[in-house]
Amino acid sequence: MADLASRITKPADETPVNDAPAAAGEASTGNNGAEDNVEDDGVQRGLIETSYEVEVKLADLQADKDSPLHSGISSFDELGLSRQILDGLLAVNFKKPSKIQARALPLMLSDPPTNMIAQSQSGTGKTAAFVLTVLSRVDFSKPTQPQALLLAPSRELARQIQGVIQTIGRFVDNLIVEAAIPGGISRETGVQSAVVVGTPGTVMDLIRRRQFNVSQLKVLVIDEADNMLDQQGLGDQCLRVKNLLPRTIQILLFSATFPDKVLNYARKFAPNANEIKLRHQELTVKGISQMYMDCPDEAQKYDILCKLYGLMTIGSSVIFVKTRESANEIQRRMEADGHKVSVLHGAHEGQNRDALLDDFRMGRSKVLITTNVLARGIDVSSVSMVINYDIPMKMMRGREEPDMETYLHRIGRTGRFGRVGVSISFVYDRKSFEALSQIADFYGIDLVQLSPDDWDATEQKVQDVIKSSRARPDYAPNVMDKKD
Ligand SMILES: Nc1ncnc2c1ncn2[C@@H]1O[C@H](COP(=O)(O)OP(=O)(O)OP(=O)(O)O)[C@@H](O)[C@H]1O
Repeated sequence: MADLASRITKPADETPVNDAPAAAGEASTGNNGAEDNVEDDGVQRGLIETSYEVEVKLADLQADKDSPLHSGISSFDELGLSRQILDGLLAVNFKKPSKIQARALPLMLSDPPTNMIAQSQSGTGKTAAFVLTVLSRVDFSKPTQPQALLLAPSRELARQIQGVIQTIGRFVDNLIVEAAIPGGISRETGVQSAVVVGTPGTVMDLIRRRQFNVSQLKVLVIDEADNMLDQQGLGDQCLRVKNLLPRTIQILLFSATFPDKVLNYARKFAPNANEIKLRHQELTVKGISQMYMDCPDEAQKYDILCKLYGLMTIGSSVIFVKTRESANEIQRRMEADGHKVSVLHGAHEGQNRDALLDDFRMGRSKVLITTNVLARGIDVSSVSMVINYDIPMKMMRGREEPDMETYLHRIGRTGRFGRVGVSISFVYDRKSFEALSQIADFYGIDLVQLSPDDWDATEQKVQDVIKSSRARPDYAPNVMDKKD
């Protein structure tokens, strides 16, 4: 414990030291897809005017500092988007571009098309940035000719992106978007749309079976690109797909995280790309108050989870666990104890997964237990609490290490686009405690400690955040400043 990050303040005598038994983790790569993620609730959310400095590397000399491309953009009208697209943005109440949209869109829309590697915090509007580019590049006079391919790591995220394209593109004539996920494309007709969103395995299958004509594709978008290009995960499949596409295709890689190792590979995958990136200390979102619960031992994690149930249902909550088995087991016990919870993981059938996530989006279920399959990209604005029942870990060179990226993506399911949220990470032994310390140190976070022994204080700390309408600086001292 000597090198405990000073970020977590915990009295040494309270730290239990029995290590957790290793369990098999679920791959964060569901192979398979939801809809109304673009909200139209009539409220213009506070735009994230962060003061972080993004590093912009310009591949195109025309796009230098003096170019109008670099000037601040206060309205979507300034981007040269079509009337139909602007009407779509108006309909979903997107009044101003977020920073990533303002920075990335001029670079992605310029001609000749240039590749892009773009990083921005969770919930800051990366989806609309690439969706607007896709809608602007496709020639809708050829509605069934595939022209844009978007890849995502899970069925749920692919369906969500499909929904965003359909929503923002609602006034675009002849827009057809299909989801290349298991069960998504008719075997008889094959792909019959200009825009295809899918998971890499299904896309590869369709191409091999000659059911997806990729010869006229102009844009390839890879969302959650660091995860998708990772050689230990979906990297091979994505590379195989790319190798079958036209050489001139514009490649757009997006994620909230780009570890150096993957970034180097991404630069080869998308040569000469413009880059928008962040330092890792700039990656956490101000609206998310990051807390940790100091559990006496592993068995009591469950009891503490049940005690938190009332707080979880003020809004909606996602509980992340390591394995499918423990997800099932926690659901079984919580239901037996009278709590209403649902569970979604990769072992469920595709359509069942769709129905479960739809129920959660619509508020019909409020507490969702899941694995890393939903850690990335899923946008449900009502989520006010994320619980890391297990600290995310990954195998590196044969050793288990804290999974910095997955931590950030998991907690990013709350605090979407200027909203507030709480994340509570459970620690109970030396290993989980040190793992969380390393994560806190890496991102420069000051985690707020919650104690199971002082439940009134715990409730107060959580409620103060999730019942407030906006992020309060004193509850998020850990993250970068925001200028409104
Ligand atoms: N310009 C805008 N104005 C208002 N709301 C917006 C704007 N752009 C995006 N949003 C909303 O912000 C929310 C988060 O956007 P999005 O899902 O694209 O985040 P993201 O950056 O892709 O996050 P993640 O890294 O978690 O995938 C969505 O609900 C979206 O509708």
